[in-house]
Amino acid sequence: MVTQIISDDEAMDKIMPGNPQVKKVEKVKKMKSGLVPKDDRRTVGEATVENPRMRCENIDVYYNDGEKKAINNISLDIGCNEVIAMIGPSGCGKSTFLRSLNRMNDTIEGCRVDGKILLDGKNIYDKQVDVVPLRAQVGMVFQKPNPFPKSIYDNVAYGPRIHGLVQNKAQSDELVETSLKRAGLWEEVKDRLDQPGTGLSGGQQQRLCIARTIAVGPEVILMDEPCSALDPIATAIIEDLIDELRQEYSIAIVTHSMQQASRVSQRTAYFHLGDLIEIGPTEQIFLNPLHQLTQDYITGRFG
Ligand SMILES: Nc1ncnc2c1ncn2[C@@H]1O[C@H](COP(=O)(O)OP(=O)(O)OP(=O)(O)O)[C@@H](O)[C@H]1O
Repeated sequence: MVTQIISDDEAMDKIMPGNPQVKKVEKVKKMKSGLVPKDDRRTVGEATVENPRMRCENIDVYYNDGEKKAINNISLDIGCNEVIAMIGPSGCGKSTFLRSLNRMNDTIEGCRVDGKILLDGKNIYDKQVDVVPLRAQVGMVFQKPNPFPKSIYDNVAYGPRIHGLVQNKAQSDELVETSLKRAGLWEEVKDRLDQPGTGLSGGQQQRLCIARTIAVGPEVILMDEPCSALDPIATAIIEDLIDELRQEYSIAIVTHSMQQASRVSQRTAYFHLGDLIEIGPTEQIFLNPLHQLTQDYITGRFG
């Protein structure tokens, strides 16, 4: 718990270390705790990074043809080779925001996304953007492993084939092997590639889904509570894998587990009722949050 009393200037300096992208907290009300008060819903912390892979600018998301606003003016960057965790109480908009990063919200009738999301500098919401290659570039792994009702081999080979990434069987074989190796599954399945993917254990199925995502050459991998259906051993294997995958990809993960966020991520974003309340280095968010709402959540007083 932060207990020192600090001046407005000191608080500003701590909260907004010279970042023009994030709206400034002009006047931080002095509190005994030194934390930003609950009713101040402007983002605190460093939302931008130097070389972003993705940059989200002023994102609003609406459901039911505009009747319900689920995301309120969120700006944040996803860096190269980082894992960013998105945490917050149920219904705060984590999955909605995650889905806006590869236009999965387009598939929900009555859902609208306003604002800009730049992938390597290009707005993914531009009219001419084809969502099929976009969703290969920004792949997604879901809560429940969802392999296709096909063989292990075909689960991985299908995407590269339809995206024209392989020209013949030898290339396909090689890509299947590399992708399964990167997903840490090769040794367990190399002798039964022709068997159904649905016959694997839950943890293996999730790694198969990760291999399938990797096979089409993504830059960013979105993970929506990827371990919530898994036991602790399978969870630990996936968490180690996430750490390895960071060497090559940017990863955004929604998780309900604060332990998981602290184990796998370098930066953490705390959402609350559609607002991005605080973002910063994971250790700082968990050990020394700047906002009262973040503090309440991580100490179990909320959510
Ligand atoms: N398809 C939809 N149609 C209408 N409202 C929706 C839809 N999906 C989500 N919402 C609403 O948008 C808000 C944010 O939901 P979302 O699922 O993104 O939150 P979340 O933080 O991921 O929640 P959880 O942790 O429970 O998965 C909630 O109020 C939810 O009821």
